[in-house]
This record gives sequence, structure tokens and C-alpha cells, in this order.
Amino acid sequence: MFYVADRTEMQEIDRLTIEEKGVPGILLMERAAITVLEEINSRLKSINADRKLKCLVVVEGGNNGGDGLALARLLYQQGDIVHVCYINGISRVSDSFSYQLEIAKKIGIQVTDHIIDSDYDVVVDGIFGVGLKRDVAGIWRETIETMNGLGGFKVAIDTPSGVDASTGQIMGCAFKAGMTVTFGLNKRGLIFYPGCEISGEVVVRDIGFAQAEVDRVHPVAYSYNRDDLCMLPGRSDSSNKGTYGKLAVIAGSRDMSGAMTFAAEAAYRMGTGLVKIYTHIDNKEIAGVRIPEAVLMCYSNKDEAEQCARDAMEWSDAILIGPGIGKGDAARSMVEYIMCEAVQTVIADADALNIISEKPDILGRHRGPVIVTPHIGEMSRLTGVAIPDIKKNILEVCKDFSMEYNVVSALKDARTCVSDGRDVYINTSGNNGMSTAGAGDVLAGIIAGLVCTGLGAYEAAKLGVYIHGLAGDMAAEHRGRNAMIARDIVSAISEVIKGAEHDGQQ
Ligand SMILES: NC(=O)C1=CN([C@@H]2O[C@H](COP(=O)(O)OP(=O)(O)OC[C@H]3O[C@@H](n4cnc5c(N)ncnc54)[C@H](O)[C@@H]3O)[C@@H](O)[C@H]2O)[C@@H](O)CC1
Ligand SMILES: Nc1ncnc2c1ncn2[C@@H]1O[C@H](COP(=O)(O)OP(=O)(O)O)[C@@H](O)[C@H]1O
Ligand SMILES: [K+]
Repeated sequence: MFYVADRTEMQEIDRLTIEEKGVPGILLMERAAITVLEEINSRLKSINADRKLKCLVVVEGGNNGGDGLALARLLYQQGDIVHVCYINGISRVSDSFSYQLEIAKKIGIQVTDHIIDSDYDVVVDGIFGVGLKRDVAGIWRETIETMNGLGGFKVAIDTPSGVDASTGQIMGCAFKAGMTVTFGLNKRGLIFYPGCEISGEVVVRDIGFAQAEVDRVHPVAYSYNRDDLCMLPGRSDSSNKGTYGKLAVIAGSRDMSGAMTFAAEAAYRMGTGLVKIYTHIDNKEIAGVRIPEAVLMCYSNKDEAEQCARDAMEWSDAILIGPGIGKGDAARSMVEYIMCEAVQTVIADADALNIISEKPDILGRHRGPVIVTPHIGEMSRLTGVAIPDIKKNILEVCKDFSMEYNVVSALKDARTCVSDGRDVYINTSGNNGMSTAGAGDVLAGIIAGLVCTGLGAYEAAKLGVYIHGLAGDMAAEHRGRNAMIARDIVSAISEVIKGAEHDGQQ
């Protein structure tokens, strides 16, 4: 698990480290510059350590610029050719910056107020870091556009200038980096789109922030890496299928059969003991062929659908409802009944969410834990918030919705967020090949499987989203992003789980 900070959290960690722990800002700055130097050298001087680099370092008068000047000095002192462009447009210059500027000038680094056109090997952006407050315009915009037009290896210090460190939104225009070396913690703006696309490779380096200060600030957001697969529930040698839960999958309708099979198979692949599919009678044969491991109960009218819902409630340990059920009377009455009566964990997806969005009070009446897995369009219907506004504030929308209804929400997008209303998990696994029909049904099945095998609702949703992305990455490796389909993601689940078992994470 690693924390992901926003602007104010990072500034507070800075402040506590400097003011309360007494670590001088200038010391942090030196460490920051050393880490960037190391990252540049490891990429451009690994084959020939004597290679002389021609470097442009562009700075403004804040502490990001101070980092830039310290880096310029280190590059210069190791024998590289360095030109510094100090834009000199902001009214309040930081003390550390002035200090660094004086040293840079004294040791003979050339500092001008404009970019000297040349063939640079390295172009460094030390204009704005987490201090960016408003849209980039005027002289700053012109400078960034000129930098973007230059060749060479583009390096951003802490954040690319113009990227909002909290949201990843572009503030007017932004420096397009090949690498961003960011300090202490990763930043939300370097993970969310479009910020992550122009940050290039993101390297997170420690520069001496005290862990105690990070814990004190306790950033709201965090993400997982492979070590977190250790949360996967283990299996006991003395187990039987009852040990790993009974999952009711209420899915599929007359014209929709794929969703139920994707979800049911994904749940089985996650280790669920028994899956029972409740679906329209028209799907009976397909289910028998496509997922023979599942038990089946079918309905052909609303009364029988209600009977199915009652059976699901009595029989199961967890209920997944929604994929492909449509919005007919049978579906509506099953959704209303399950959402209001179930005491076991309910995973509500797809059409269940569309039905809920027409009658949102249903969601407020739940008795057991509820996980909702809307994509942005479904969340827009649930909240009435326009899609572009959700996209800009996906983390807050996810957190607020979870808080309002006391549910766990997995708000699906290229960077899915999962929240219980208190903190937020940001997912970084997965790829654009997953923008394919049925990928969401697979996710719902994975999460339901994790609930059945023993995880709490929130952990199941977070780990499920992470594993879904890993399986998507594996599917892309086998099939390619264009050709992969939902079934490939299901098939890849076993590889992810097997890999974790092999690494001793399960
Ligand atoms: N606090 C510290 O001593 C440390 C700071 N560090 C660096 O300092 C950065 C933060 O420094 P600062 O808080 O000084 O801020 P920045 O250096 O990021 O920004 C400089 C100033 O630019 C102005 N500004 C913001 N948006 C603007 C816009 N759109 N157009 C024109 N001017 C604008 C603001 O007044 C802001 O304070 C970090 O990202 C990191 O690189 C690191 O060196 C670690 C230690
Ligand atoms: N570009 C992408 N990068 C990472 N994950 C993606 C991307 N596009 C889609 N996904 C993931 O694929 C899934 C798609 O779900 P959804 O939109 O519900 O599809 P469907 O309704 O067809 O099943 C979500 O989990 C989403 O996060
Ligand atoms: K920068």
C-alpha cells in the first residue's frame, strides 16, 4: 500500500517536517536535487559515465525553482553544460530560491530570463510544483510551450508545471515530461488522467520527510502494489466447498446472457465454493453450456422472479445483482426486494444501479453491507451530476456518495476509485484494452468472489478492483489491447492468483 497525496496534504507534510521537526527546507531541497540528478544520470550516463550533457533548467522563484537551481549546480559541478532560464515573473520569491540563485551565479552558471535555443540533451522543468494555484497563462504559458517544442529528455521536478497536483487536470497548459521525479509521496495529479499521461515515467523518491509526519497528516488516498495481494484469503487443507461461500448471482435477461456467465465464472475463479445463477428461463441452456459448474434457478415471469429473489436471500452468503437483468418488472421487483431485505453483503452492478437511480431511496434502506460498482455514466444517473463534472472530481464524488448512503462504492473509470466514505483507494492496475463489453461484469464477479472467500466488503472491493486490473494487464499481454475481450480477463484471473500463490502472498 502506498499513500497518494494531494496538494494540501503534501504542503502540510513539508511544513511539519520543516517547522516542527526542524529539518531545514534547504536540506530537503538538496536531497530533492540529488535524487533528480541520480535519475537523470542513471538514464543518460549509464553506458558512458563521461558523457557531457547539455542541460536547460527552467525555473520560477518558488521552492520548485529552488530545487531546479540546486539541480543545475549539481549538473554543472559534475561537468555538464548548464543553462538556467529564470522566468522571474512571480512577485514573491522564496528565501531558499534566492539563496540557491546566489550560489548558482557565484559558481558561474549562466542565468538568463529567456530560453536560449539549442540542442539540449536534458530539459528540466522547475517552474511550478505543488504550489501551482491557477491557470498557467502569459509568460509562463509561452515558456512551457517553447520547452515542449524542444528536443531532449524532458524532466519535471516534483510535478510537471501546469498539472494540478490534486486532480490531474491541466491548468491551461502543461509541460510534457518524459520523467517526473516526485518527492516523498506520489501525488493524485500524477495518477489521474490527463495528468498521468503527460508526467511520463513517475519516480517517487524519499527526500527525508519524517514518516511520523506522513502518518500525522494521514493522506486520504492510497493505492496498492503487488505486495497487497497478501490480503487474498488463504485456503485450508481441511476445507470443503461450504468453507468458501455460497454466491447468488442474479443476472441476465431475455436478450442478455453473457453478463451472468462472466460474473459467475469470475467468482468461481476467485475461489468461491458454490455459485447459483438466477436468470430468465431463456438463458437456461446457455448457462448449462457456458458455466456448468453453476447451479441454476430460472424465472419466466415477475412472480417467479420474486421467488428467485427470496431463494437467493435464504440460500446465499452474498448476492451479486444486476449484470444484464434489464429494467423490466421482474428485474425491478428483485432489485427492490434484495436491496431492502438482504442482510448478507450485496454487490449491486449495472441494471440494478439503473433501477436504483430511478428510486434512490432504495439504497438508503439496506440492512447489510452494500457494494455498488457504477461506471461514470451510472454514477451520473445515480447522483444527477454531469459526467464531465464526475470525471474531474472522481475521488470526491466516490467518497461523498459512499458517505451519503453508507455503502462501499467502486466508481469505475480508467483510474477506478473505491471508497467507504472515509478514505479512498485509487487503482493503478489495468489498461485501455479493458474498455470492452463485459469487463464490468467480470469485476463484479471478482469482488463477489472475494466477499464469499472471506474479505469484508471494503477490502473485497479494493482488492477486487486491483486484481481485475492485473488480470486485464495479463490479458493484454496475451492478446493485445485491441483484441482482448472480457473472457480473456476472466481467463487471466487464474494466472494472477497463481502468481500470488507462487510468491507466497496467499
Ligand atoms: N517547502 C520546502 O522547502 C520544499 C519544497 N520543495 C519543492 O517546492 C515545491 C513547492 O514550492 P512552492 O510552495 O514555493 O511553490 P511552487 O514553486 O510550486 O510555485 C511557486 C509560486 O508560483 C506562484 N504560482 C502558482 N501558480 C501560478 C500560475 N499559474 N501562474 C503564475 N504563478 C503561479 C505561486 O505564488 C507559488 O507559490 C514542491 O513542489 C517541491 O518541488 C522541495 O524542495 C522540498 C522542500
Ligand atoms: N482505459 C482503461 N484503463 C483501465 N481500466 C479500464 C479502462 N477502461 C475500462 N476499464 C475498466 O474496465 C471495466 C469496464 O466496466 P464497465 O464500463 O462496467 O463495462 P461493461 O458494462 O461493458 O461490463 C471497469 O472496471 C473499468 O475500470
Ligand atoms: K515542475
